[in-house]
Amino acid sequence: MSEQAVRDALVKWGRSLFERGLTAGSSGNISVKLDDGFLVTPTNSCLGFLEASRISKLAPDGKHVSGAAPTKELPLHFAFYEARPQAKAVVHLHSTYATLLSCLADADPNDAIPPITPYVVMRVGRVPIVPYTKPGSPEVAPYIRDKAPEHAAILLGNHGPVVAGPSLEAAVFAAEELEETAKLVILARGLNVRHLPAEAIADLNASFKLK
Ligand SMILES: O=C(CO)COP(=O)(O)O
Ligand SMILES: [Zn+2]
Repeated sequence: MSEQAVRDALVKWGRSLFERGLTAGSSGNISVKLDDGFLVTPTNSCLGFLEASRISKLAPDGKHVSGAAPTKELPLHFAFYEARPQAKAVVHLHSTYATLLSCLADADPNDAIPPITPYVVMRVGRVPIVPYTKPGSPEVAPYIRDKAPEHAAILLGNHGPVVAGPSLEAAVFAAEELEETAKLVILARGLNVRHLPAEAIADLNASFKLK
């Protein structure tokens, strides 16, 4: 994929996520790893109105090369790329239900999303919650480096979801699946929900290996 095609894909997916209400205002940020560095959404930009030519380009060491000033969440994104070499894109949103789940005092910090449907097992896997840190703070990095080798999706405590994928499209799909499953989990609170049996989860994991 050419750099221009990646820029156009960032505009397309940013608009799509924003128009479907998956992150509001200037919240959320997206990065994509290139052969010669990274493309990242500018800080304080609305994902619905990105401009391809203003997207920030960074060198492989994270130095700003061109475009508008990058997202303040670079420590979050770089911690994922460091700990998860197969990651080619990282999507951070403030999507409503996943964010609500990140705020619940009784959510399981090791397993916030129970395996209730096959797609959450296939696309998202087990989701931990890391402790709250200030948006943009480098203090998030050790928490992410600790979890990212085993987890493609993480909830930032009292903040929202962050998901890595082997492509921009895969990371967006996983973020959407995480949001939809968080919605089911919240709506099902108090109901007697059946979880997938362990054998079904093992079969899904063997058939659709998460990257
Ligand atoms: O979601 C955000 C912070 O967590 C948005 O920050 P940026 O505007 O710097 O990308
Ligand atoms: Zn955020």
